[in-house]
Amino acid sequence: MAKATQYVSKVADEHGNIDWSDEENKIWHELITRQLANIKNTACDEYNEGLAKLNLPTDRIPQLEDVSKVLRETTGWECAPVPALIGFGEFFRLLSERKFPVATFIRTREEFDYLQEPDIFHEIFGHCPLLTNSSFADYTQAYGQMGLNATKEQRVFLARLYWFTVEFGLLETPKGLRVYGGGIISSPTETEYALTSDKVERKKLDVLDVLRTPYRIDIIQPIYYTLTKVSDLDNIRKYEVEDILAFVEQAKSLGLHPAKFPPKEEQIAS
Ligand SMILES: C[C@H](O)[C@H](O)[C@H]1CNc2nc(N)[nH]c(=O)c2N1
Ligand SMILES: N[C@@H](Cc1ccccc1)C(=O)O
Ligand SMILES: [Fe+2]
Repeated sequence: MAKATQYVSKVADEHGNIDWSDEENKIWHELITRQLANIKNTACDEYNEGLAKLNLPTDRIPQLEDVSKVLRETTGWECAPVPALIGFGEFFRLLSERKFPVATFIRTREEFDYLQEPDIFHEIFGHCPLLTNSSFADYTQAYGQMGLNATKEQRVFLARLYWFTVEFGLLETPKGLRVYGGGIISSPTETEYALTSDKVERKKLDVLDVLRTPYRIDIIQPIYYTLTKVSDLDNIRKYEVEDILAFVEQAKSLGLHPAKFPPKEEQIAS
């Protein structure tokens, strides 16, 4: 079962519009103002190019249709409103149809710097800019198709591939470490931590290695995997589904790497 959310998500009207309160719009304003300053030299060039195309409002939460319009024009993606974390089945199906799940609630001030589940700021500010990048967009759809063809058990392994690329991926670029993972970009705390902390491990991405690396969704990450540029994702996308599932079987027989965090069962949406 997906982690029970403590938030009450908003329902979109027939045009997909959501009536956000002044307080919710104010939280968006403060979050985006803060993060726009933070990501200047931390988010990768590909992300910043996408952010410019989206031209997100800073005074209010954008309506999903405003974001979908740009996504459709650039890579054929669109935003799909969802209440919060959704189950694997719906998640993979949406991605395979180039529909990105956008949770329709925003974090409270108490969780301003980091929250344990994806809110609308995470989904739109964190992920949507890179959905205008063709490598990232094609990879994310191929990932959805992989998941549709996987068993429940294989999906648990596949979740790690998403986690260490789309959610928490880093780039070792000629200009230094940069972020492309939406889970880092939407968190003021983790943006700083992922690039500067000497307590984290940063390893070159190897698919089999990633599939064996357990993670928790409710903590700052102890390990990040790196590529050199977003188009490196093409190399993963080029695997056939059966190749990736063969990696999953290999990971299963080799066993998981020891967890780098205190014991708590992995919170994977079912
Ligand atoms: C596969 C991925 O790591 C994760 O488990 C899924 C599950 N459900 C989700 N649901 C939402 N709304 N957003 C997400 O990013 C995810 N991620
Ligand atoms: N931790 C992210 C939100 C997030 C939670 C869980 C999974 C992915 C992203 C933030 O604070 O913005
Ligand atoms: Fe996310």
